Amino acid sequence: MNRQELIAQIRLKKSFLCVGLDTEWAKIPAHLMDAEDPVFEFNKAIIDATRDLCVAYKPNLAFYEARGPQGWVSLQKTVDYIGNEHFTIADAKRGDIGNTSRLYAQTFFETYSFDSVTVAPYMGSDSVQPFFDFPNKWVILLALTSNAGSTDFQFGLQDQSTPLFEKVMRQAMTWGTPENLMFVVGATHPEKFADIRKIAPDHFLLVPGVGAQGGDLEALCHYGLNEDIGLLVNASRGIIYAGSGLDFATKAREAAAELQAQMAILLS
Ligand SMILES: O=C(O)c1cc(=O)[nH]c(=O)n1[C@@H]1O[C@H](COP(=O)(O)O)[C@@H](O)[C@H]1O
Repeated sequence: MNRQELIAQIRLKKSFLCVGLDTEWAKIPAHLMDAEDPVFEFNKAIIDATRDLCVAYKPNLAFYEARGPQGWVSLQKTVDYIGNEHFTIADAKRGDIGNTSRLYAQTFFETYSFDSVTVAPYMGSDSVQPFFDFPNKWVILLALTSNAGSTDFQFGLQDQSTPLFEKVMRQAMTWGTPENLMFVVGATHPEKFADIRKIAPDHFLLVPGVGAQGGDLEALCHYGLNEDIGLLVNASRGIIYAGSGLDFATKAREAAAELQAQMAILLS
């Protein structure tokens, strides 16, 4: 999905919601456990319940890889089931020497047909470049993450005047464009969105951390929204585990609908 198509979907649905498919075996409702593939049955129900309310889905690879080959099968079925009308994010946080990154890119862009993959910038340009070599695909680069440890390195060490996340963003903007590069910025840093938008006024930002991690949608939108909306806000646990019983999909829909309704107001 390209930038114009993504923006069109957001305007059509009045939603910049990304549903995170962080499907944990231990949290799958008991009534699904007899299915041949409980992970896929769970994801399928969540996707059916939220399709019209969100524009993106983000399976986090950890939850699939942990289950070995069966996890990869569940992932493949999930991506196929999502289809082409939603933006898909492989949350894999990859990045390695060039020839290895090329195969990570091939894995997620060709073998699994994702639109985008999350990439760690730490190894520098030649570790990120191979992901840009795939036309019509996106790199989502970690910039300022949502976790408490983001203060360890990303704000810069004491002898550095420019925060590391800013250096990462400025450098990466020479590698990619707003058509193929997004940045991860955590919802837990709402005060940073004004600075972030000065650095990258046009790029889309993938914003995790709303819901379970306590980020506030309205606060981050205040500076985060741009003329093309420019935000994908992810919620995983807050949606997919809103309920745990027979009605888990209905509860997930209610949680997603609440966020979408707030987004519709913020877009109006
Ligand atoms: O790259 C990510 O998606 C990501 C970056 C970040 O800074 N913080 C963060 O929470 N994430 C991911 O976003 C999701 C957040 O999940 P919830 O806290 O359950 O909504 C998880 O899949 C995280 O791995």
